[in-house]
Amino acid sequence: MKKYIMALDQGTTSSRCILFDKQGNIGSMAQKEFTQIYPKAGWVEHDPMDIWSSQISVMTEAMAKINAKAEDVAAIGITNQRETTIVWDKHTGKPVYNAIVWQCRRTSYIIDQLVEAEMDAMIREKTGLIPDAYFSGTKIKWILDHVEGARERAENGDLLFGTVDTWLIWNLTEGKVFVTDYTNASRTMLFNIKECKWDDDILSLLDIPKCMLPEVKSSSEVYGETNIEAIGGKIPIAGAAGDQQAALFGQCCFLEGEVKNTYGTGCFLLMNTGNKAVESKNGLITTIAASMKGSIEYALEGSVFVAGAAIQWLRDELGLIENAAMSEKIAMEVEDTNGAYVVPAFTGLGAPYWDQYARGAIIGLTRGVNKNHIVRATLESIAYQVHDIVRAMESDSGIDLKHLKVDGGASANNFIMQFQADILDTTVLRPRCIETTALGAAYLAGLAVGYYQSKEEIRENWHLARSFRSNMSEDDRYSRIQGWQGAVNRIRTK
Ligand SMILES: Nc1ncnc2c1ncn2[C@@H]1O[C@H](COP(=O)(O)OP(=O)(O)O)[C@@H](O)[C@H]1O
Ligand SMILES: O=P(O)(O)OC[C@H](O)CO
Repeated sequence: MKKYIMALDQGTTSSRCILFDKQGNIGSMAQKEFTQIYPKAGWVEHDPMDIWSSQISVMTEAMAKINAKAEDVAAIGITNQRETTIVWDKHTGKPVYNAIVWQCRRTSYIIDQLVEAEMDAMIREKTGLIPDAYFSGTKIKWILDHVEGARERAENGDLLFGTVDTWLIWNLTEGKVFVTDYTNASRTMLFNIKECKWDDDILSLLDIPKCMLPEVKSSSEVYGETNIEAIGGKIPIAGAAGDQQAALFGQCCFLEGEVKNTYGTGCFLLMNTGNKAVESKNGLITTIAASMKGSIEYALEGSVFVAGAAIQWLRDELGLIENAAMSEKIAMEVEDTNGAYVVPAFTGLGAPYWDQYARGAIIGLTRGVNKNHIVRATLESIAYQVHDIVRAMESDSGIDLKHLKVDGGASANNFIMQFQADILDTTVLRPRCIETTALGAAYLAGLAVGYYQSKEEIRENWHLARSFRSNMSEDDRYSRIQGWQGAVNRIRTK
């Protein structure tokens, strides 16, 4: 038995590599932040070469830390920020434009045109998504429309499109393997989630040549093997899933009705709905969950665009904190927010509002509001946004959520977790390993190569570290939520 499974977790703000042992313990980890590019208000880009080089460097660093060799690693699982769109030349491997990041709003006008042409219902029906600039489809169209010669080269078969999983696999195999998995495909707004194929009608509506799209595979199978010198040998690449679906798997939410919420750059609540593609009546989206070969599973998802990113805003733009962890102590120095609410709709509002043009606000300011209140209101805003999607999820599923399994960078914040439990009147369960996204990718790869035999075996690895129980009166909860909803209504444009 090999010692480790490797997870490559390519997130919005950093690239990570974790080597897990069979029990899901972290044997070694390396992480590297990379540059966020904001060319204009509401636009967000990454340099695809930065994504690739940071991922390779953490891979070699994590191995070197424990002196692991390629032969110690049973397989690699890949997980990634979803929707982020990369188009590159298949002959040179050079991107034709920066990666357009999921948060980027530049294609809102294309969505408006689709809605005006009354195409939104058809897109929703086929893809499970509420048409929005968030998804990859309009981002690809934008690149083909704006980069000189790109459309012609794409039509000639010279350009390839990939989400970050595809880009990494293509580079790890030196251009030999061009694939994505069902979870990532389901975030493009080009994939028919019921028929499980690229949808010709939507491709022609957006004028995207099919020849630039990758082959779609399950989330747990061997796609190929690494072909790069840096890691000193070949390792099978045996799993891939978008980060939120990977986290659902890593939290062992294998059964219908099981739910997790991840607090990263954004917040993403997913409920496993088994083999049923449930359509939401409350502003959630239907997506494909990490699925084994031959069986497609689905999930309902509530996507909040700005969560941990608001804490980075407190640090980088307002200078109110030196680091994210400090926000916990500062928030607890005051008893409440003194009536202030922060609505961090920096890139519009996601679920359940889907308002592309809404922008953030601080509401309820009086002379006594100080910086601690603003920090606290920013942390509370994360829990309020999650509250809104939990209520939508409960209403869609008919399930009353008594527990919420959490993970992701900002789930380390005890203030947010306690406030979350209070505002939801639900018990929040934080596992020992909050690197659940990476763990999910490791499990998917491990199942494909026989490192793990079954999901039941994997479930044994889930351990509770701390639970947070509600400690707020019903009246208090009610009035705070009313205040939040008033603040959200002030910034909505529709
Ligand atoms: N102790 C903390 N309190 C609050 N937020 C935190 C804390 N630690 C990290 N974060 C936030 O978590 C986010 C990073 O989490 P991570 O799961 O790595 O996200 P991603 O995969 O989106 O890059 C950052 O936005 C950061 O501000
Ligand atoms: O990088 P994260 O963890 O914020 O996740 C981003 C999501 O996949 C976007 O849909």
